[in-house]
Amino acid sequence: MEKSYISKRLASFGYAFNGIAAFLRSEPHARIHAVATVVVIAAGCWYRIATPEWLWIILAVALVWITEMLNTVIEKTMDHLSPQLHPKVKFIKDVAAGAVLIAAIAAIIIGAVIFIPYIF
Ligand SMILES: Nc1ncnc2c1ncn2[C@@H]1O[C@H](COP(=O)(O)OP(=O)(O)OP(=O)(O)O)[C@@H](O)[C@H]1O
Repeated sequence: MEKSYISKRLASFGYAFNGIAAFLRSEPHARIHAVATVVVIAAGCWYRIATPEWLWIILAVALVWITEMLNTVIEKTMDHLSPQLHPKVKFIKDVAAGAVLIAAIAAIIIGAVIFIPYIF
């Protein structure tokens, strides 16, 4: 009983990692985020940013990945359920894209506030 619970949880982790891998394989945006994430982590190491600054960077990076992944899920769901043009689909997709834009703007501001003092 206990073992089967643990193996089910491990399988769920596997599905989640599969989801991240599928997202990276299928979405060009995901690869851009991956490169940006590596660059930000490299810059953080290079400038030896402080622990609270790392926490803000982790939050900003996670926010962008999460919103982009949920936006992709919403886009794919709508394309599957309603492939034809519909004003409600446009509303749903545009609101989801707006969420990504808000996350990206917040991440840029956080990155600028942290790195500009180190750079200059
Ligand atoms: N089925 C649909 N019905 C109505 N409007 C749609 C539909 N599919 C997409 N649109 C709208 O058309 C515009 C472009 O959609 P598209 O999916 O190409 O956006 P995109 O963000 O450029 O896509 P991607 O993330 O794949 O690059 C958006 O305003 C979107 O809301």
